Amino acid sequence: MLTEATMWMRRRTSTAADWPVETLLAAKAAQAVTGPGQGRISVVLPARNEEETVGTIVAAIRRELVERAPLVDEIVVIDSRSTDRTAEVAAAAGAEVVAQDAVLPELPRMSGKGEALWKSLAATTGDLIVFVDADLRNFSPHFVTGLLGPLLTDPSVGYVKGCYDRPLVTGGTRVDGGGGRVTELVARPLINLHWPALAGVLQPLGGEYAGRRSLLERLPFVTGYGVELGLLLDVFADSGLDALAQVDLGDRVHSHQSTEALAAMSGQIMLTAWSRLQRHGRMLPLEDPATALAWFQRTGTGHDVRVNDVGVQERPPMIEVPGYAGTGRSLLPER
Ligand SMILES: O=c1ccn([C@@H]2O[C@H](COP(=O)(O)OP(=O)(O)O[C@H]3O[C@H](CO)[C@@H](O)[C@H](O)[C@H]3O)[C@@H](O)[C@H]2O)c(=O)[nH]1
Ligand SMILES: O=C(O)[C@H](O)COP(=O)(O)O
Repeated sequence: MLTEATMWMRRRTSTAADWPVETLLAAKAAQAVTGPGQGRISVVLPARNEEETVGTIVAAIRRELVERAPLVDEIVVIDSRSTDRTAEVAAAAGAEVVAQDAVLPELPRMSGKGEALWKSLAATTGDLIVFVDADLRNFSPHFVTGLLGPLLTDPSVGYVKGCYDRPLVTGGTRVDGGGGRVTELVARPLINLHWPALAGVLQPLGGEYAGRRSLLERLPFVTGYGVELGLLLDVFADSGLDALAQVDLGDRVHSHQSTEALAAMSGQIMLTAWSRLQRHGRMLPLEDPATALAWFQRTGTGHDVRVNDVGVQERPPMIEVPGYAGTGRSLLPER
């Protein structure tokens, strides 16, 4: 049976090979340039302690998509309170590096990947923004060109998610299909349960996606790891299924987090889903959800308990921030 989700998948899924850079350059040149960013394209890498990988990714984008083909207008690394050499390595490879806390410093401090991405709206100038995780181990420029394809060629598309095969790579051993554990065990079952129309989005949590500033600036951002699920559900509620497209980017290899860290991520994902069910009028809660995640560890005499707060915080739509004038330049104090 053809469901809404499978019909969307057939209509709105392409592969990176469908979008050669020459096609994108021509589409970029042919755009009616009306946005405040004058058709510019920004690539953003949120990075917390990614000195091992960030330089290779930035250098490849710079070489292939700035110097060889003038597709990307700026590469911005948001340094998310790294304690290693992420900022130096990224700058040496040719990125503009912006410290997360240097953007809108007058606001109360918040943490997490979503905070880095929200701040990036205030630190970039493009009308199209491509997000790429800085921990990818097999990055290639087709990640960026693939995500830009539908946005540059179809004005009805506002948001593009990457999809890929995700191996689990540990200690030199590769298990095909073993990666994306939170995606497969938490996020996709939740989406199938409550938002079946989105069941064809194969990597709802994937960190490689792109959107129009005119859409992103109207959406709230969850500050932690719920940011991808929050954006997906909010784009769907705001603009409908057909504003979404996905592009097959092949294979994605990244650094894996511990089971304990993924449990905290899962808690944030579930709380984000809960918040959208409530906000979008899909549920009437009788009480607030609990945000404490308990961990037990064996000791000599019994068990120790540790508690993580996995509650999610949010930033408002960037367009509501005083001083924001449609691009980030007006807000960034110094670069
Ligand atoms: O406080 C933070 C935490 C992470 N990051 C960066 O965000 C990216 C992804 O973070 P990571 O910790 O590697 O997440 P994953 O374990 O890979 O989690 C997956 O699932 C998350 C939940 O949806 C998504 O946010 C990720 O993009 C996706 O890869 C990396 O470049 C990090 O350096 C920050 O900038 N600030
Ligand atoms: O996206 C996910 O599901 C999490 O980041 C976990 O990914 P992993 O199983 O590949 O570490």
